[in-house]
This record gives sequence, C-alpha cells and structure tokens, in this order.
Amino acid sequence: MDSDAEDSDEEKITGKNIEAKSRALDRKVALEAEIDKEEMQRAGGHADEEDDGLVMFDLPTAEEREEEKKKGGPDVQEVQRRIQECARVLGDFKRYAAKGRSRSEYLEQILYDISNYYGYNDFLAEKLFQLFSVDEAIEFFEANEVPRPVTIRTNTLRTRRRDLAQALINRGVNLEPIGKWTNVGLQIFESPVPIGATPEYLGGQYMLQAASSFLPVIALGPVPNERVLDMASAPGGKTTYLSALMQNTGIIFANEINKARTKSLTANIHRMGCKNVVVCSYDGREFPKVIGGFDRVLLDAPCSGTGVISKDSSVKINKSERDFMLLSHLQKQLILCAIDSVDPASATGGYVVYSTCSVTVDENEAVIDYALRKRPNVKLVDTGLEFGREGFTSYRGKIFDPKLNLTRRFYPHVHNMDGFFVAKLKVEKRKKQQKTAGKDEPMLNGIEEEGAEGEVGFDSDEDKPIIQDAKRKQLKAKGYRVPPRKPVVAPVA
Ligand SMILES: C[S@@+](CC[C@H](N)C(=O)[O-])C[C@H]1O[C@@H](n2cnc3c(N)ncnc32)[C@H](O)[C@@H]1O
Repeated sequence: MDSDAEDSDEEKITGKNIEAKSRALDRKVALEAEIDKEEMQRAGGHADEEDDGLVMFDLPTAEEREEEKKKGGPDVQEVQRRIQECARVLGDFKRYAAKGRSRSEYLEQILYDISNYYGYNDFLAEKLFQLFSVDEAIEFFEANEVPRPVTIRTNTLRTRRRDLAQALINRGVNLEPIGKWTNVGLQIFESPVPIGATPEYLGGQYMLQAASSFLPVIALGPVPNERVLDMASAPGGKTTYLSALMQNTGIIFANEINKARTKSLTANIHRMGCKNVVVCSYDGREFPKVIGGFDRVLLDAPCSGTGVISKDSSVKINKSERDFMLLSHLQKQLILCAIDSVDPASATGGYVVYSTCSVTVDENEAVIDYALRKRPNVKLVDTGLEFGREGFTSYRGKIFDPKLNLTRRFYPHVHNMDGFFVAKLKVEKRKKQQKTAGKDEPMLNGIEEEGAEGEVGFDSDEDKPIIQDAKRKQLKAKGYRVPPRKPVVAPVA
C-alpha cells in the first residue's frame, strides 16, 4: 500500500470517527437540553423563552429595594414575577443565575418576597420555606391561601353514614364520601342550610371535623372496653370519635387544661351521646400522677398551628422563635407523661399516638426523637394510615432515630387537608436497669412492679412533685408510713 493510499484510508477512518463523534455529541447536547428543559419546568421556568434568549432575570439592587419600600412595598405582580423567577434560577442555578450573584442572594430575595406577598413574618416564612424544595414551598404557601374542604364525621353511635348522607341530601346538601381511607367521613360541597345547625347536627348524628383530625384516632385504633386517655381533648372532635370506635364501652378520660374549653368539650360529648367519657381538667403534665395504667393514650398536643394557616391566618405573624422553643419543650414534657400513663402490660393496647396540626420539625420529629431517647422501653410503630409522607429521619444537620420514617406528615398542597403529623408509639415493659443518656431519676410507671430505678424521668422543676410522689409510692409499697401528700401543680384555667 503506497503512502497516498494510506493517507486517504486514514482520512476515511478519521472522517468516520469524527462523524460518529459529532453525532454522539449532538445526541448528548439534545439530551442535556431535554434534561434542562425538564428541570426548568420543575422549577416553574420558561424554557423556551430562555432558549430564545428572552427574559433574563436580574435581582433588584439594595437601592431598588429601598426605593420599593419607600413606595409602600413592591407591586403585587412584580413580587409574583420575582418569586417565579427566583424559583427558576434556584432550580438550575448554574444556568440561570446572573453573573456575580450568589445562591444566598436569590434565597434572600425569594424569602423577602414570600413573606411580603403571603403576609408572614420573616422568621416563620423562612422556617416553613426550609421544609420543602423551592417549588414545593411555593405550593405550600399557595395552599395556605385556600380553604380546605368542609368535612363531617358520621357519629356511628347515632346513625350510619348512608342514612346520614340521605338525610342531608334530602335537605339539598351536595356531598360525597371523603375517600376510601375513611368509612365515616363526608365532604360537603354545597349546602343551602348551615351545616352546623341542621336537625341532624343538633341531634348528634355528625361532627363538623377536619379530615386530618380523623387520622390520629384511626392510628390509635381503640377497641371496646379499653381504658383510654385523651390528654388534650377540647373541643372533643377526637374524644367523640374514640368513643364511637369503642362503641360507648370502656372508659375515656377526656382531659383539657383550659376549664373554659371543657364547656364545648362537654357539650359535644352530650350531643354525640357518648356515655363512656369522663371529663377532667388537669395540666397534662400531671399524668400519670392523677391516674395512669391506660391501654391507649392520645396526645393531640398543643401546637403552633402551622398546618392550619388557611383557617387561622394570625399564625403567619404571631409566632416567634421563642414560641416554637416553648411549645417544643411543653410537647416533650407532655409526651413523656403520655408514655408513662400507659400500662405496658395492657392485654389489648399499650400505645400512644402523638399528633399536631403543625408541620415544623421541632414540634414533631424532634419531640418523638426526644421521647425515644428518654424512654428506651418505647418504639415507633407503623401508624396504619394508608397515606401521608414519611417523617424526616434527618433535618438540617440533625439526625433522628431512623424509625422516624414510620411517622406520617400530611400537607395542604399534597393531601388537600390541614397540615398534620401523626406518630404511633408502642410502650413496652421496661427491662431492669435500663439507662438513658439523661438524668438518673425514677420513672413513674411500673416502679412498684418492676422496682426499676435509674431511669430518666423529667427535666424541669415542675416535675419534682411528680418524682416525690413516685418516691412516696415506693416507700408505701415497702410498708413505710408516709406523711400526707402536699398539693402539687394546680390545674391552669
Ligand atoms: C390541638 S388542641 C386539641 C384538640 C382536640 N384533641 C380535638 O380533637 O378536638 C390542644 C388542646 O390542648 C390544650 N392544652 C394546652 N396545654 C395543655 C396541657 N399542658 N395539658 C393539657 N391540655 C393542654 C389546649 O387548651 C387545647 O385545647
């Protein structure tokens, strides 16, 4: 083969390679463009406009923002546009960020605009924003602007859902079952009569109740003849559901710290024909001193209400960092008392359900994680709920017990119900000498039967009387004469 021929062969081979390489390159470019387009669509961007070289988004300068403030805040449409644009940039920062601008500048801008546009204080806007991806956060804030469906729960102590539906349809009410997951819920679309004043309502055939509020009761799953504690119960939506599931048997202690709120609680209990409920008014942290040994405990805890902003928009501005700290502390104290009020030897139960109508991690996963650390005889179990997102097992650098994936989160923008959290715990008998990482104080439940000491109990001064009471019990059990008990923590009205 002469050298010319060799050259032309080589050329052919190289030419072929180049062609193949170029085709591969084209495919790669097309694929990347497709991925970018998808990413942008996910980020709410305008892929075509950008590909056409249109609309480049520039963050306002500090001076422009100052000017805007002077004019009484930004124009609504402008803010809307900026939120969308910032979301698009944050969705694909490399591609859409303006030169020299950092991610934190876009984040700062979008948070500033979100708090202005939706009317949140800066602290809460950021706290809620951090729970989601940028796009999802916007969906969440949007969903909080829209009321949730009106729903009712059939009181099976008085009627059947089919009969109730028929009675309401006869009054012109437009309704439908809520979903497969509940056989007692109805969604009301339209009603020519006030749904809280029909003869069926007054006769206790149903409760006006948010769908999310069914969930903790379903998760607790009480059965007839059990002893159940509803630790924070007014106005009684869940108490009356527990009563119906127990078919008016056994006993439910419906506790509510706020005496004024026990009125609506009692009224609902009467209206719904619940005969197995005792109403009491203690600080939940006094249990199990007041009474313990329950088969199941529901702690529908006092919370910030970040899941029900569409119902109570005051949450947007009246919650501070301190509120979340105090609430989380109270919730941690309450959950330990709820756990200690359970009889670990219960033949049918031995469960605690913890729920809140809040979506923040401090009030949910952090509380459960704390309880698991303080009470090694407790484990997370499946809630049995058919839907809901898994709880966080880690969040912003905090690592929780991996079993926190068994907890469930519900969101307005995903499930079209109030933001809600549900966790189910199984309380087991304590092994002797079980230790935790905290202080060595006796725990209340099971002291006499198991004689176990060295368990972590409570961690505030308010808990001292409870601990002293446990010690009294122990001395009594050993046959010592014990002086009468001094009054402890008075119930708060
Ligand atoms: C989320 S609401 C309960 C709603 C109720 N479970 C229902 O379904 O109708 C929380 C309740 O806890 C009460 N509460 C606040 N602090 C408490 C405490 N330390 N002990 C007991 N109840 C408390 C509040 O007054 C409020 O009524």
